[in-house]
Amino acid sequence: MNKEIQKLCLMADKESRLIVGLMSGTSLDGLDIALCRIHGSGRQTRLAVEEFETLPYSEDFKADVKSVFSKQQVDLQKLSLLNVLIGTLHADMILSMLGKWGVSASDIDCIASHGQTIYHAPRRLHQLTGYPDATLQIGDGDHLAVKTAILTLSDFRQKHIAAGGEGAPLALYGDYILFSSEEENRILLNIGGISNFTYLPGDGNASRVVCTDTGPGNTLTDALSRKYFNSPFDNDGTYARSGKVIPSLLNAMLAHPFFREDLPKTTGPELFNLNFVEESKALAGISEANPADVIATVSLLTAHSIANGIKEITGKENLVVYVSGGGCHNSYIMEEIQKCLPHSAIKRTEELGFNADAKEAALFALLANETICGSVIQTGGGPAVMMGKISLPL
Ligand SMILES: Nc1ncnc2c1ncn2[C@@H]1O[C@H](COP(=O)(O)OP(=O)(O)OP(=O)(O)O)[C@@H](O)[C@H]1O
Ligand SMILES: CC(=O)N[C@H]1[C@@H]2OC[C@@H](O2)[C@@H](O)[C@@H]1O[C@H](C)C(=O)O
Repeated sequence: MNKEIQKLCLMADKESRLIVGLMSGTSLDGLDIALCRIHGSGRQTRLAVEEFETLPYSEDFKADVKSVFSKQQVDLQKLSLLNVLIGTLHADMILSMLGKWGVSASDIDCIASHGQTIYHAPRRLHQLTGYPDATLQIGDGDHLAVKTAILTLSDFRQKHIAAGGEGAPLALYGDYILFSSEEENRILLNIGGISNFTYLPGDGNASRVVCTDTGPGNTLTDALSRKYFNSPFDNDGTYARSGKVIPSLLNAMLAHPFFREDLPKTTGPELFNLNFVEESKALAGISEANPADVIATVSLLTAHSIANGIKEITGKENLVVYVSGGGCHNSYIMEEIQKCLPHSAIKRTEELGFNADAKEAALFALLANETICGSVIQTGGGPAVMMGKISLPL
């Protein structure tokens, strides 16, 4: 028998597994690396993040990825090169973090790699008759496995689509397993480049669980901060706070058909980008606008679209909203969400004992653990599937 397959079988029987979860999100800020100790599987899973770090990408690397990211026309050679380059870069980043943490590669059971989303094309976006929902993540798992000598699971989203989903949000599975509660109705909200939430009803009825994207997180404020202030993001919402919301622009943005489509739904920077802002300005009859005012307005779009999505699913229920992702460091957006949801408590996932920045990387470690253990989670929120392709180191 292939020794690596044997190892995989033994891994499934272990009391606990040490898994490196990786997430490189739509913000392209860097690679999130979470070293997770996972006991059990399914509803019995216990996950502890033992180490976590975001390793920033170089400006050259970001520019390279941006040349093919969320664009309909790209240089195919560049795309092919990046598929390998991202795999080997992520492998190097893991090896350097393991060195820093004093953990040997041989102690790691497996790597769970999301890769880099290059294009997300649900039918609602491409609207091409006869074509399916589609999504593309690159940074092939074979390069991670060979370079690190660690068995690797990767490319989680294709199975979700094969089973009838849109390839996202996969947060559903981790949120349901780790954070379901019989004491309160919970929303697990992640504000990354794009925002998404999972609704976990306190009555424990899995068929009522919902997981959906809501629209932009920080992707528009990041793009505007870069364009007008040469800054990678709006630190703590400082630019937004210095501006004045433009109501006609906010209404024009909220009038986009995406916000009227039924939940659950998914989206990406393919829709929410600077063109979207310019088109919305034109619709509102605005030719010139103060950059800080535009940032204040798109920050409110983030808050309103999140709150509208939550209200659509939960009606008048009492809720506790636990926020993760980089957007929880933007107090302007956090305060605006609270204003829209005055009867809900808005907290960070730290109050559940979970590092808000590490949640998505840990999610992929959990998904790999589920696949290895053969556990299939049934909820009303998405297909019941085991995800991830297996790359052997040899
Ligand atoms: N101090 C801060 N103040 C305001 N915003 C911040 C701060 N720190 C991080 N952010 C925001 O968080 C973003 C990164 O968030 P995160 O890493 O969760 O996104 P991502 O995982 O790339 O996106 P997605 O989840 O959509 O794939 C940054 O681009 C920035 O907009
Ligand atoms: C296609 C893709 O990469 N989608 C991301 C993106 O970033 C946030 C939101 O849009 C979410 O749906 C998803 O990531 C998280 C990890 C998810 O699948 O839950």
